[in-house]
Amino acid sequence: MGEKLIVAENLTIYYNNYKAVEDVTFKLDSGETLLLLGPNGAGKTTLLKTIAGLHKSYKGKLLVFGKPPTEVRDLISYVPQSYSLNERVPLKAIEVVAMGALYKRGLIHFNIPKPILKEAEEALEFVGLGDLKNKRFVELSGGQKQRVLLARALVSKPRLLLLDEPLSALDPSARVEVVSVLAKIKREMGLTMIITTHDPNPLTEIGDKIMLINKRLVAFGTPEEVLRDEIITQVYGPLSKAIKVGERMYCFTGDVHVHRRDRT
Ligand SMILES: Nc1ncnc2c1ncn2[C@@H]1O[C@H](COP(=O)(O)OP(=O)(O)OP(=O)(O)O)[C@@H](O)[C@H]1O
Repeated sequence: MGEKLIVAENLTIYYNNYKAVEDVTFKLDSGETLLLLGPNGAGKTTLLKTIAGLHKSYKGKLLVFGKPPTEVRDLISYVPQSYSLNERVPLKAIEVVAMGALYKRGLIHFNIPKPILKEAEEALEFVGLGDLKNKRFVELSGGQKQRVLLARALVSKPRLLLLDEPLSALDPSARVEVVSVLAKIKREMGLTMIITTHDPNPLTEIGDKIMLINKRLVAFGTPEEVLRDEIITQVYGPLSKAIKVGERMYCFTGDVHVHRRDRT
């Protein structure tokens, strides 16, 4: 692993005077996948948006590619929480993907230029949906929609991919489908990723590091270092449990998976 891609030191993030994330320090290497774990309201989305350069009210040090996040937005793709999957967009899958490239280049076209359509087609093929490029986005399954959104995030050729709860709205078979695309992104593109999740279990195969936050940093390290009873019980209570099966860690938190739709 090479350069430090993200450096955060004593990072505190605000909504007006309210501290949503407090005094967080960590570093992430280039090429690593970080699972950002914590209960409802822990500050996961807030931290992700701040790294994406979309939320600017913070104190402390935060460098992404050695610069403040707002200066490197072109290198970052951010996929918001999955309730956006339900938007009634009247677009074909390929148009949804092409929008990712157009948006990043500050272009809004009704006739999408051919080179961009080609890039969008390649991205759709990468996520295994080349055959469905002309299908309407709203008609796709949950797993297919999430894969289209991944293709859209990839089409601008980012060096950092930030995914907010990419599995939360999906049934178990769709989760498997999306995790296998995430594993392919890691394997074939070597992209650095941060993935927020309530439930790390489907993702521990691709997570190099886990950060557990509850407003403050509770733990940061490899899955084996973080998914330990004495750590997770601090956040999820005495009934939570970490278990190792083969080479993989699993974590049972008893956390209620509330999918909140009441905020932006
Ligand atoms: N736009 C906002 N204005 C004010 N407070 C906010 C805003 N967004 C989030 N918060 C507050 O900041 C805290 C952290 O919220 P955040 O959404 O980052 O948590 P989260 O870990 O992503 O939660 P969840 O798992 O429920 O999505 C919460 O107390 C939340 O109420």
